Amino acid sequence: MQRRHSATWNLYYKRRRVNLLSYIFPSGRKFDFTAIGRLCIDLNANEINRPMEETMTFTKYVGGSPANIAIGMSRLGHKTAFIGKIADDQMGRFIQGYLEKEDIDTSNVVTDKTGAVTGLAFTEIKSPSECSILMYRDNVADLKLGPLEVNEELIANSKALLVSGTALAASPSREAVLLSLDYARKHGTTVILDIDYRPYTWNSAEETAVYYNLAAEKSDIIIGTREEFDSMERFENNHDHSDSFTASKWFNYSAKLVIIKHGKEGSIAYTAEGLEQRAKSYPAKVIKTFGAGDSYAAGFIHGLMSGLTIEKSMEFGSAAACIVISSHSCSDAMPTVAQVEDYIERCNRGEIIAG
Ligand SMILES: Nc1ncnc2c1ncn2[C@@H]1O[C@H](COP(=O)(O)OP(=O)(O)O)[C@@H](O)[C@H]1O
Ligand SMILES: O=C(O)C[C@@H](O)[C@H](O)C(=O)COP(=O)(O)O
Repeated sequence: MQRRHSATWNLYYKRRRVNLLSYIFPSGRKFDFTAIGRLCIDLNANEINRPMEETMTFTKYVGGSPANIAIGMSRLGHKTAFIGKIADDQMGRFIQGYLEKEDIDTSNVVTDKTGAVTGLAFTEIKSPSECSILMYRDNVADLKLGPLEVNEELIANSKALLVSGTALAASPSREAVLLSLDYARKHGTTVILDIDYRPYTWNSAEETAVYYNLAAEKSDIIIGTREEFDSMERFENNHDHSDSFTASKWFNYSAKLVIIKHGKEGSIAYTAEGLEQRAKSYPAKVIKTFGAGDSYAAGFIHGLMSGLTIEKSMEFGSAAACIVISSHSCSDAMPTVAQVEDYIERCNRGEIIAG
């Protein structure tokens, strides 16, 4: 299979001729980061350490993995925009208002006119390590985003486009995402695929694997948990669930960087040039585990965009994840640079003990 790298990448590589220790994004763009995918509501259990059946009250937050990541990126100081669709109701307006308050450009956030509703995620916090999510995803507005509603100019004006894999689960959002990938490639915008596998909206394991593979082929950076990569490997023979096997496939396409997350065990990055980098997780006083992946992604991408090495970017992502899992919400708890740096320093001084 032939290797295809973007013009920006080839130029960078020719200039620097260094081991791939960092990643470069196109310069001179209005936006650092644009995300495409769902804008939803999280309803996080107030009474923690009990099952959903016994939970009586919840707190409302903006949610949806790509929304959380976009909020994280904006808090970390990046000029951020969002491409998505919201319901024409109070929840939709709450989401739009929150994004605007967080300084996220919503010019490509479209309001549905078909009576679709806002997706809800009720979270159950049985214990710090036993968390689950009950999703209400019937007739949701986010999956109604159509290809003609995606603004090519916004993608052309962004350094990076983050695609949430869940947006591939149904049409017309699936076509909107595939088109956004084509726009990104056309304009040399770095594509980051967060696999973000949520089984609820998919019809079958085969459908999931086919569409994830299609998107991953066009992505420069692919991020997912071991289990999420497993869901893409339905037609492969990776019986040992080998991370290096997983990563190596994507270097035959567009990928330069593949990150495989292993929860508390940390994460591992592979580069097209053969670098393998492991990152341990930091200690945390965990309230709930969801939100770890989204904050890790924001922290990691921030690191790359700030010129940190892959190793340092992973550390930054891991510390950002700790801050979010030690908090009640995901979006609202996304940290600033100062908060992450302070967390790393406190860990290094031994002031934070896991619990
Ligand atoms: N219990 C934990 N303690 C400390 N860090 C954690 C914990 N769980 C996750 N993390 C951090 O968050 C990152 C992403 O978490 P992970 O659970 O793999 O992703 P996701 O939330 O997408 O399933 C990990 O690589 C790790 O750095
Ligand atoms: O993605 C959703 O729709 C729900 C999220 O807002 C939720 O808080 C969550 O599950 C976070 O996901 P994670 O970071 O992959 O743990």
